[in-house]
Amino acid sequence: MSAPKTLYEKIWDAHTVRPETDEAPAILYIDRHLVHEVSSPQAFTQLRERGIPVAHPEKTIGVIDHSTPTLPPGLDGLRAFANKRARDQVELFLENCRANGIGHHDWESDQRGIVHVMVPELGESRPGRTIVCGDSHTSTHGAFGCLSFGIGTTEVAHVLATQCLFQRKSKTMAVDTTGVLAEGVNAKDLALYFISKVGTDGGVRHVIEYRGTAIEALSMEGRMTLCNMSIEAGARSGMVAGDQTTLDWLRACSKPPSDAELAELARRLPELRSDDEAVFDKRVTIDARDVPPMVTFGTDPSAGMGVDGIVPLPETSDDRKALDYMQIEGGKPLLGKPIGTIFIGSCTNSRITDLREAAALMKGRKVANGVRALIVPGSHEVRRQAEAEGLDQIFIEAGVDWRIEPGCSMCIGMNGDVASPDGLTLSTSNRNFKGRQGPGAKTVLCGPAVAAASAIEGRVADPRKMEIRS
Ligand SMILES: CC(C)[C@H](C(=O)O)[C@@H](O)C(=O)O
Ligand code: SF4
Repeated sequence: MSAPKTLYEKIWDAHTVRPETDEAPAILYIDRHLVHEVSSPQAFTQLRERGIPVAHPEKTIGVIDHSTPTLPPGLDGLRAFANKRARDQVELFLENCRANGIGHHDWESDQRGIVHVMVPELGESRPGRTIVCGDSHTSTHGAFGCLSFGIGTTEVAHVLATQCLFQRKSKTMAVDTTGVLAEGVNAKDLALYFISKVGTDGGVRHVIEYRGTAIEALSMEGRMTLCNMSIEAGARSGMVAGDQTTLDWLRACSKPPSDAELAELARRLPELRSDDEAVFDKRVTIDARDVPPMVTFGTDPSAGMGVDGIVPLPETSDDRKALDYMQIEGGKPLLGKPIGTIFIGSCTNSRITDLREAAALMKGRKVANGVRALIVPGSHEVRRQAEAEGLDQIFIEAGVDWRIEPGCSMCIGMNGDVASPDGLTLSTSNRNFKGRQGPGAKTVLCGPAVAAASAIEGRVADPRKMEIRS
């Protein structure tokens, strides 16, 4: 009998071209390489200058998402790029993909979207695979039981040239859950709750595997939200072992694997999970029944609490600086504090289940006067589904600025969709760093339900107190 292994170790071993030694990192084979316009230009330049071709263009997927406008082209047919830099970046990227024979999703693609939303829809994020991208939130794909993580630009060049990557093995961390999330509490709340417990360095040098009853009960969308946020706990990646939910999602996605591939995946699934006796370097246990709808009050994702909680008094000068920046007072509730903006979108929470959750609360109601509400679907696929269900109409009637071109948008503001510095911005994205969503923007991270309820109330609101109108 071979020694028991974690899922991470199994995928690692199956992709090791040369094992790690004290002197040198391992060489890992990469099944899928995702490239976007922000982190790839220097990598393509390096290859071009050295005359090296892309080794496996058919295993590389190109996407434009960060700098892309979310409004459709004007009557003149022109797209409203934020600036020349954004336009040049997108154009150069598309040229690089074409020159290297890389299949890519440009304006013509009806599958375009945020890389971590649309690649799963292509059926490409599958149990047992290795996936990398020059983007920290690549951990999202781990929701499908694959090993996926972000890499730097030099590594992007390396993977383009060789389809392999130098890597040191990570430690393993199990997050074991008991119970299930309460009604009105979602995967984002679980992620923020977990990060508030372990801190932004709780997962450093580890790959997290989320397990247990609460995870098994989550939809694929919820698992993606959770794995997405792993990086905010400092982890290399997050993963959830594939199960029937995974297979059903893959079978129903817009470009499903073939029947033969699905059958093969089903056959391999019992092996593609951590062995019962596998030893993790670190373990954390969470009772999912303890998780409330969450909000952050500081300027890092670990500064979180229940939406009806009291903001802790600052203990350090950094705490004080964070609260000063946020214009939030320690020792007081956040509930009821007036807000300026809400944003529902990003690779964390722009999927159909997120939009359904927001629409259920916004139906037949209006966004409060003076609040700007921006909702951006994560992909064209999500947009089409939302339109088919009439969610776009619910949003528009509520007074939401509903966008029809998917992209990262106000998560990072690179495309010109920036949050106002006036008032709090309740955002379903993943980072609340100072100025991340625009100069002076004060981000309160939360799930779609808290964002939607707050938009209606014009104040930080508890979605559990709002009646759902069906
Ligand atoms: C621009 C990109 C490289 C960056 C990342 O790596 O995550 C961005 O997606 C982010 O969320 O900050
Ligand atoms: S949506 Fe935000 S977090 Fe996700 S890839 Fe885009 S910028 Fe990064």
